[in-house]
Amino acid sequence: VSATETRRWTLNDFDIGKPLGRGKFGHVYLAREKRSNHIVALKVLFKSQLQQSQVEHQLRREVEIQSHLRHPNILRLYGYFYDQKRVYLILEYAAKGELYKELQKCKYFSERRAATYVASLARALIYCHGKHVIHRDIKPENLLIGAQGELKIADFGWSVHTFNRRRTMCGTLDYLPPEMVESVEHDASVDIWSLGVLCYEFLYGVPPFEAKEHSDTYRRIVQVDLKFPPKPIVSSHAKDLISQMLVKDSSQRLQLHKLLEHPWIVQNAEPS
Ligand SMILES: COc1ccc(C(=O)Nc2ccccc2)cc1NC(=O)CCSc1ncnc(N)c1Br
Repeated sequence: VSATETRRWTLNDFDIGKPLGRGKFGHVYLAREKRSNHIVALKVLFKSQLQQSQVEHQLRREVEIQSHLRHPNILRLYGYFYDQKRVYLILEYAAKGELYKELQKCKYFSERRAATYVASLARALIYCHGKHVIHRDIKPENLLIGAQGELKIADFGWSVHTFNRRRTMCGTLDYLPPEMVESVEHDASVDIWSLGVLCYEFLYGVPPFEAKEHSDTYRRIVQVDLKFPPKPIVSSHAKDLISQMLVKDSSQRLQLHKLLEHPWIVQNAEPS
């Protein structure tokens, strides 16, 4: 039976292969479930580290959320098991690896590729919001590419989890919307903001509010200091869409289902 069956897994059920993700994901290995020959990604988390950063309950909640999510653009979490010192997550393997590496290699994407990615992420987010799950941590580092070139949201950050990681791991703040930077109430529209930041980065190769110092990034975000460089040349439809998503007042941001009807998406995204 495939890895999706809910049974008690142990390490002996898997042949472990090469390391996959970089350190930031924790240790992730290619693995094959012996009975089904199913290829998976096995993520190893140290209980000591989880305890240190008090994220055990978040991990449990995440596993719970994941077990109800099924979408082609959301990486599956098939199951988990643990031993004395470690927790193991059995994950879907994304055959074409990490999106951010692809973005670094290409510098920026074509409008067709960017629109196709943005449309698939919008559909995944619409699906999640329909299940009252918000806050997919959709920066490039958490996106993977499946065997058919499709995007997969690969990490289930949610506010505290994501925030801790950003604060403690001093990762990028670029993706935080004003309401999070100003730590006020936020809702599903945070995902629309982040998708707008992602769309900009797909087309220009850098996030819109990037700055040397965190304090400058903060300021640029809360002021929505959005500028479109002259190069690379980007269509006005694309700029229009981004401008409708990166709006300070979260109630005024373009709704996700409206995004799918935007001319730039309609004219550039590959049909799903
Ligand atoms: C559904 O995907 C996840 C779900 C949950 C968590 C997670 O750690 N949650 C978590 C950990 C600690 C505390 C609270 C939550 C992580 C992932 N995903 C990942 O870590 C991605 C691993 S890298 C990779 N994976 C597949 N194919 C590849 N080619 C690569 Br490279």
